Amino acid sequence: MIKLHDIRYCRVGVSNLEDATRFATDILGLDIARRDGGAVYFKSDDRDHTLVYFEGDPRDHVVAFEAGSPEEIEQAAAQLERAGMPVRYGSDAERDARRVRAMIAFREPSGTQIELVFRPGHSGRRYHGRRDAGITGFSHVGLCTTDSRRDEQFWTRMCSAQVSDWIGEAPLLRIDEVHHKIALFPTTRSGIQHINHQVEGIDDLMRSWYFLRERGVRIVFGPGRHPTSGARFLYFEGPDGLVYEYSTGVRSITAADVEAGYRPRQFPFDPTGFCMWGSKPDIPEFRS
Ligand SMILES: CC(C)c1ccc(C(=O)O)c(O)c1O
Ligand SMILES: [Fe+2]
Repeated sequence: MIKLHDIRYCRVGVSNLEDATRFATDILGLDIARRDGGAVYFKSDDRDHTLVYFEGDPRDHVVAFEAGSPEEIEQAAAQLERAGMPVRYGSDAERDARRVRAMIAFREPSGTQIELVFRPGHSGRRYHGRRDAGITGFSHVGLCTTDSRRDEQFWTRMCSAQVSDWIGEAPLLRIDEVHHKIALFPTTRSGIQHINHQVEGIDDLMRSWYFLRERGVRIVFGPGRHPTSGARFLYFEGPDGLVYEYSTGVRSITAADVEAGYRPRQFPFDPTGFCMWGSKPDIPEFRS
């Protein structure tokens, strides 16, 4: 079993690094941690960085999870190899760039590159965005799946994720007490579908809704409230069509909740399963 601790960072190829960097700082509200080797590293909380843009193929996406020890990384590599999934150990240059002590890379069954890292860097500098979006931290990813049952099995049987809820066939998966850190998103490609940052409150969401609309940013869903996590949300489009989500108030599922009888719930794959306020997603895959 591969024990997944929190997500540490996403790496995302962009077709125009300067335009994408302006989006990340002036629109999304992230802080630049550094520029290094043709990439820009962004902070959104006390992690060294949580998002990296590199000039390259916009379909090239990586999600990195933290492992508990170098031994856990080696055991994970052996387990993946046994399952026929090729694994690559990170080079010195890759580990330096990511500010991690050990790392492996592999592809999950739908094809997105996953990195498992040990001792990722923490920052001694407080995050403050150039724009006050109210961000409290990076939280989860929507990950594309070409076969949600197969991928649910990968994340829950080979890795330590647990299903918190389903919307249609798509599971929302937790790796700690937060309702989900991975939302599987049924589609025909691999990669990240959306990147979620938590914001402090509903006022931040609504301020961003006006802010983004005034600047012509395409809102693709919300403002609304997910019946699954209970979070209020807003989704909008970023560079190369990648979707970004702000949300606030995501519920926790604790060991005590599970002991008290929490079971994953089945929600319909229609607008009522996605939003309890009546907002409808302008996202082709969610049209039922
Ligand atoms: C629309 C997607 C897949 C989705 C659904 C539910 C939640 C939630 O309960 O918070 C999300 O964060 C999502 O991104
Ligand atoms: Fe989400």
